Amino acid sequence: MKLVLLRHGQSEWNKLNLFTGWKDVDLSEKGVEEAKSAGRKLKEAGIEFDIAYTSYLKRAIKTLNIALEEMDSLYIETVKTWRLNERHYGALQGLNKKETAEKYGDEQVHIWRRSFDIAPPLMDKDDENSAHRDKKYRDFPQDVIPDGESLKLTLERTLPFFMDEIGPSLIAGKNVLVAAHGNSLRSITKYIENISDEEITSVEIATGEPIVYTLDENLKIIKKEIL
Ligand SMILES: CC(=O)Oc1ccccc1S(=O)(=O)Nc1cc2c(c(O)c1O)C(=O)c1ccccc1C2=O
Repeated sequence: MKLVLLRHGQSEWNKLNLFTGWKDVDLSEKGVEEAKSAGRKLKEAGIEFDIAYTSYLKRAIKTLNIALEEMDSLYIETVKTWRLNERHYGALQGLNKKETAEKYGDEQVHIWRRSFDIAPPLMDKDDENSAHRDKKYRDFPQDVIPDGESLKLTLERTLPFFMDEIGPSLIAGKNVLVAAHGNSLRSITKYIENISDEEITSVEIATGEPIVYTLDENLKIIKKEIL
């Protein structure tokens, strides 16, 4: 069966090089085009999906819907989960490179860039952008919803969803499409390709380029191709 990973196209804040995290920004024009192009590639590859998974963030949801529309597959079951959200960048959300370096110093930024288990400064729970004040997450236990995540924490809250939901769908023989974000897709990639904690920080998943895994019943890779 097929597992296809698709990182959402460029967002309005990617264009400005701002830390985005859980900020629910829209796709840019370019991002919409990337999603259409990904959908066309998947259609040409002739993959028929049985189920799709995405995050609670519109840049991933719209990427999925645009791609499914290109494949004339908008009818398939789609599951949305916060566990596929991008890494939460805490108080860095909305900052650009200059502001980050000014506020925290180049040295600190340098440490953060390569860290696996260091979280950014946390966002205040009463910040207007806090997930605790966002209706999307109102039904979740408030101690589960993050205010800032290390890469390790992101991987640790995404992987259980893969184990409990996506894996069983694959083992049931379904073709699965996951439209999500750089760090949440790293979690799946890390598991499927058995990548170490050190190496995963340098794995970059390109936007809008479907990664197609053909897996056996033990979720072992038979073939991997990037469309
Ligand atoms: C390419 C680029 O301009 O990245 C930005 C964007 C916004 C702020 C800082 C930068 S940067 O040039 O310092 N590079 C840059 C900076 C950072 C990161 C990163 O992956 C990165 O590429 C992180 O993962 C990261 C993770 C957690 C806290 C801080 C950072 C961080 O400060």
